[in-house]
Amino acid sequence: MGDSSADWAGISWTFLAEVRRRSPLVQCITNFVSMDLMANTLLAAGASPAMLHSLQELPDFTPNADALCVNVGTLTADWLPAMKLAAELAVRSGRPWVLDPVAAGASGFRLNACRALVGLKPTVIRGNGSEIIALANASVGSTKGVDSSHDSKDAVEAAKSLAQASEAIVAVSGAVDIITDGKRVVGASNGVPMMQNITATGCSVTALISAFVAVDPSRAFEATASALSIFGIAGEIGMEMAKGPASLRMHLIDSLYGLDQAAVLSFVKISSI
Ligand SMILES: Nc1ncnc2c1ncn2[C@@H]1O[C@H](COP(=O)(O)OP(=O)(O)O)[C@@H](O)[C@H]1O
Ligand SMILES: Cc1ncsc1CCOP(=O)(O)O
Ligand SMILES: [Mg+2]
Repeated sequence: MGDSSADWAGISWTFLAEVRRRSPLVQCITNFVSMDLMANTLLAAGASPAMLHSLQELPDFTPNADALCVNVGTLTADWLPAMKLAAELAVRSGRPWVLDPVAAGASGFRLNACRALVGLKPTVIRGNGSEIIALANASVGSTKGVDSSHDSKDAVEAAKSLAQASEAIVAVSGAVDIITDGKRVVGASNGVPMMQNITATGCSVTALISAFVAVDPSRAFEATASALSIFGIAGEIGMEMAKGPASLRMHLIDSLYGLDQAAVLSFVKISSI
């Protein structure tokens, strides 16, 4: 169970304020679809994104990044060695790293790659319901490509068992975002359904989790729940001005950039499950 007495609103604001104050450097090895929105999400939150994935420069660069985000969205065999080396370098340097197992159940190749990455000790794994179920059960199928065919609440047990097996914090996004360390489970219910109609919102919230974990790796559970809630709040405020997915994309980024303490303290919706 989660800690029902936690001051989640205060915790979430502290993480956002720390990201703005320290501007952590977040290395992203990500898919071609998400690079732009992910970098702009990190900048709007006050972090410093770098989309570097060349195997040759990882030994110089990765140990100096404050966090690493690895996303397998447009995976091919030639990208995998860089993802693995970057994860190893992050762990060796005591830096947190976060895995987004996009479409983990879409093929055996992708599932095996994701399982190998899980073995390299990610600090956090964030996926949608179908991705977390596929990873936890090591099963191909029951997915709709990069989109989920499961409600996040269908994946609570899968998330707990994946967290226990991997020793990572596991987050399942959806109408209610589920966050677990294998024992505690909390739900973050911010956000609007139209966020699903913008490609790379999932990838971008995973990058935001990386920035939040960067400023306090010892509180990865709290950082993950806070990042999901804050991104959802930016979506809620953005939706008040949006006419559809394209303008929501713009207003979400503007709202994340402009979020103030009063809005965070009144909008955060995180509670025990
Ligand atoms: N039905 C919903 N209501 C509110 N927010 C949602 C809903 N579905 C997804 N979100 C939010 O959209 C973002 C992307 O989540 P999701 O679509 O599950 O990821 P992915 O794009 O990886 O499948 C997350 O911040 C999540 O909280
Ligand atoms: C459409 C698409 N195809 C391969 S990666 C990708 C982006 C997926 O982004 P998200 O998981 O955030 O929806
Ligand atoms: Mg995704």
